[in-house]
Amino acid sequence: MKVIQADNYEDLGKIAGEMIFRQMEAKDDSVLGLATGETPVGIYQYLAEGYQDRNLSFSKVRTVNLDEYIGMDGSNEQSYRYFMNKHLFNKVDIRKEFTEVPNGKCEDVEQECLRYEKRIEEFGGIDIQILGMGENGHIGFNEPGNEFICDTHVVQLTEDTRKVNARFFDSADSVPEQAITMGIRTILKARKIILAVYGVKKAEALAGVLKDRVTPWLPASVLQFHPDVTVIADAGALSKCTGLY
Ligand SMILES: N[C@@H]1[C@@H](O)[C@H](O)[C@@H](COP(=O)(O)O)O[C@@H]1O
Repeated sequence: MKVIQADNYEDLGKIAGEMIFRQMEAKDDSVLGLATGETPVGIYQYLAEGYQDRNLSFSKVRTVNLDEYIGMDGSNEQSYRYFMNKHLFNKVDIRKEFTEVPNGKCEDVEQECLRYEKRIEEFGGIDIQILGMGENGHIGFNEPGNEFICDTHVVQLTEDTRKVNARFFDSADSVPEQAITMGIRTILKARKIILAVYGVKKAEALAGVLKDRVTPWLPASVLQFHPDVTVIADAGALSKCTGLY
């Protein structure tokens, strides 16, 4: 894995944003894999503010998001669809029908998972996937456990994740208990991956990802098996990784 140290949050957004711009320059109908959470907001801001100056357009770009809470549709402010509209899709010239987020309000979640996998295939696979990482090492909503689940699936969120994500809700109890997430194989099929990690709270998990053996108990460690991963992280997140990169 290639590791780049960002000077600060803004710099992280810029480094990752530049990688996305390079991808769009190489292929105007790129398929971008997108993530939610606080870490990628700076990346989306960089993209939205800079794409026109670069003479780039999102009009042919297709996007697929990693995950969505079950029970939420796009009008719900805590949904990931709402998040994506607010932070990126409403600010660029993308065609909404080219943006995919799992439908958390679907009638049949199993069918939705199958539909999602098929849709990614129809798009021709993901060219570049942005990933954040939970404090427990989750990617998308692939939580620590005793196995890696391959394809898009329904997941029971851990209490830890619900507590951490409670900051976006009125209380921990209002955080949904389940989500739909791309699976580990879905993520690993992306041709390039950016793992964006910010803050000292993620230091322990990031050190594990860079130096320990691959284990489903630290889901992001599986990225060691991917041939083209760039980790972009600040000094806090890298504080336990001295000598590892
Ligand atoms: N499902 C998302 C993840 O995809 C994201 O990586 C994680 C970290 O978010 P943050 O960047 O806010 O720490 O949050 C959520 O749980």
